[in-house]
Amino acid sequence: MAVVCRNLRAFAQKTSSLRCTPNFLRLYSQSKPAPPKLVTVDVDKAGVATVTLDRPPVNSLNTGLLEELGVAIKDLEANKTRGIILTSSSNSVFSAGLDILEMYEPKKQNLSLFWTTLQNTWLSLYRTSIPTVAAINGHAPAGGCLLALSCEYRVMVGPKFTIGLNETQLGIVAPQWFMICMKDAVGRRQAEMALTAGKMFSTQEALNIGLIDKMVSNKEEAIAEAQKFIAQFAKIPPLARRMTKESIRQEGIKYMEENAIDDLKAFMDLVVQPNIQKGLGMYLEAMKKSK
Ligand SMILES: CC/C=C\CC/C=C/CC(=O)SCCNC(=O)CCNC(=O)[C@H](O)C(C)(C)COP(=O)(O)OP(=O)(O)OC[C@H]1O[C@@H](n2cnc3c(N)ncnc32)[C@H](O)[C@@H]1OP(=O)(O)O
Repeated sequence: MAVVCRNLRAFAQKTSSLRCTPNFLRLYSQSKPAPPKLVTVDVDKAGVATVTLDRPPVNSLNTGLLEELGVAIKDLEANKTRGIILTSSSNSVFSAGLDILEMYEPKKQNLSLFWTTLQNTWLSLYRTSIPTVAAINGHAPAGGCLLALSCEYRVMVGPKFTIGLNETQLGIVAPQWFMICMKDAVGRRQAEMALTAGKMFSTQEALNIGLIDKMVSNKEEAIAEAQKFIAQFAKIPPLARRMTKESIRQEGIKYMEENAIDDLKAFMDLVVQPNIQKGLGMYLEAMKKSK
């Protein structure tokens, strides 16, 4: 604010009739257009919310998007929404995972905020009492796969898209809580094979190992299947459902509650390693060249 005020004062001095008064500041802030929303929420008549990731071109998860997603989940909880369907505004990418630009040549403070926001938003999604479904209408590598794994049910548009935790292919290690999510879905053996190889699965392969629950041919079908999954809970007493979900997800919830600070420190220490920075830089370069 001090910098804005200093700049405005300089501007006001140049234009003689303007002064950096509260009224002037109010007018200035009102004239600035609101930044575009990165997550949109649409609640249907049945009380089911479609939460759409909307950060073109690939919904890479930066601090802003993660923050908005976290707030959306909290708001939906407060409004007693009947279900959450998580999807993407893109026709080909559900989410490209963590925004590599948040991790490449970062400022320490920004990096810490980025990871803490990811931890908090993940925990909100993973443990919410609201039934959650990922309608995966495009590629879902790494953090994109994590978001889908955090939901209770996964419907994916196929056959041409891919999903998986590909971190080892980038020379990085998926944090323990990413691994817990993968184990939750496919079991320890399949998770070990998938994670060590950093395998990206075709939709059919993902269906075969239980990484997704259903394959459909377009987004509309994915949403319809998600609605069907959520509708079944109308007959289940909500308290019993909530306690069961909380209990069955105890390993991941407890892990984050007890290890958030250590996990942040491990991430911060790892990311700034010169070899990791070099790898991330090369990966960004390779993505540009592959166009
Ligand atoms: C050191 C860290 C330690 C621990 C953390 C561990 C956790 C990591 C989890 C992660 O999520 S890491 C991120 C992993 N993500 C990926 O490997 C996905 C990379 N992206 C892709 O494979 C493809 O982009 C796509 C299949 C998702 C989509 O392909 P396509 O539609 O052909 O788009 P482009 O590849 O042309 O990309 C368009 C544009 O977006 C940029 N971009 C893509 N992904 C990311 C990303 N994750 N972060 C930042 N930017 C990304 C890409 O460079 C292009 O940018 P331009 O400026 O060239 O337009």
